[in-house]
Amino acid sequence: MAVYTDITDDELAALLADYDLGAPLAFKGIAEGVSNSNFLLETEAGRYILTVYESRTNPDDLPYFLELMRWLARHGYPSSEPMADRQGRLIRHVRGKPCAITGFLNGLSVRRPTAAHCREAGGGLAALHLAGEGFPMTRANDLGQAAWSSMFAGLEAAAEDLKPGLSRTILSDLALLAERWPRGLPTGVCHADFFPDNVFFTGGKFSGAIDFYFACTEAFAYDIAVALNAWCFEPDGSFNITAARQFLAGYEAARPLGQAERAALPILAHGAAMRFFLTRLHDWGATPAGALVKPKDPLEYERKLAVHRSSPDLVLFGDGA
Ligand SMILES: Nc1ncnc2c1ncn2[C@@H]1O[C@H](COP(=O)(O)OP(=O)(O)O)[C@@H](O)[C@H]1O
Ligand SMILES: N[C@@H](CCOP(=O)(O)O)C(=O)O
Repeated sequence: MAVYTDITDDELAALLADYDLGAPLAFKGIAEGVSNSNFLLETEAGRYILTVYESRTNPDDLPYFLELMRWLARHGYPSSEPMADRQGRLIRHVRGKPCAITGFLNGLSVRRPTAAHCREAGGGLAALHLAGEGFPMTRANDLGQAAWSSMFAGLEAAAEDLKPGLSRTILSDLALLAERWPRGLPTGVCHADFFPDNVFFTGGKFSGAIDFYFACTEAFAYDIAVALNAWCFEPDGSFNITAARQFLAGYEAARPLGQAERAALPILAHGAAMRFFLTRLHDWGATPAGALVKPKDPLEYERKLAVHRSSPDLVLFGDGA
């Protein structure tokens, strides 16, 4: 989250007039996140998050995201439920942009996850994959492997600015990923952005997940690979095998991996690092002036790419086990 769009008191009052949430008591922009504008909204009925969807989110995808959040919340998964207005609409508009009000989820994210947090988060991701079973809508992963070459087209100069020679390395990675990308793995509802800032804990226990705005129908093992990259690297760039073991143990306690899923983790982790490198590289030069947002560092993911390139078995604890 971030704040790209300001909302006046009158605009908020006009929006809330269509809901049964009472009058606003407090309203504040939230600086975390990078994709959409988020506001903490307190009304006479309780605490909510108002999200204004910005350019990264395709309005055509909103029914999938919001119906998924509703499904998960109603199938026992700790996530926030979208609020319908009096006419049953989940999606409204403010300042010409789509928006939605969702329930506030208690809990805190952790900046420096421990191995114990990783185990809990692994369990939380498996629970999501299980809770998504039966969700009737589908959404292709528009940031998946098939999209990466076109995402990089036009960003070669930006890559060279970051690090001379990087453009050639990325092109060679893209070719390798295209050749080796696994097919036919079990798929279902994936979060696709299960980073520590999107996962909440209460008393050290997993207590919920937010930010389903990249959710899609994908290989479950790809979702795990995204998370291993996000949770198990140390600030010095090294991969924490203990944290990864714990993440997978927490995951497998609820949903054991098949042999093909496990064997695919190294290439999936390499690809998952590519996906976040590419979106970060794009955003690095494209953040609007004056927005309350801190773009994420593409070099962090360039370093993760380098780790997977040079030690492909690392996410299997370096021994192919
Ligand atoms: N349902 C929620 N309950 C509590 N806090 C939330 C909720 N949704 C978002 N937030 C807060 O807003 C911040 C940004 O939300 P997020 O969905 O990650 O935005 P973005 O889509 O821009 O990444 C989170 O870090 C959290 O502090
Ligand atoms: N997790 C992504 C950026 C999107 O972050 P969000 O949680 O703010 O939507 C990254 O680290 O590149």
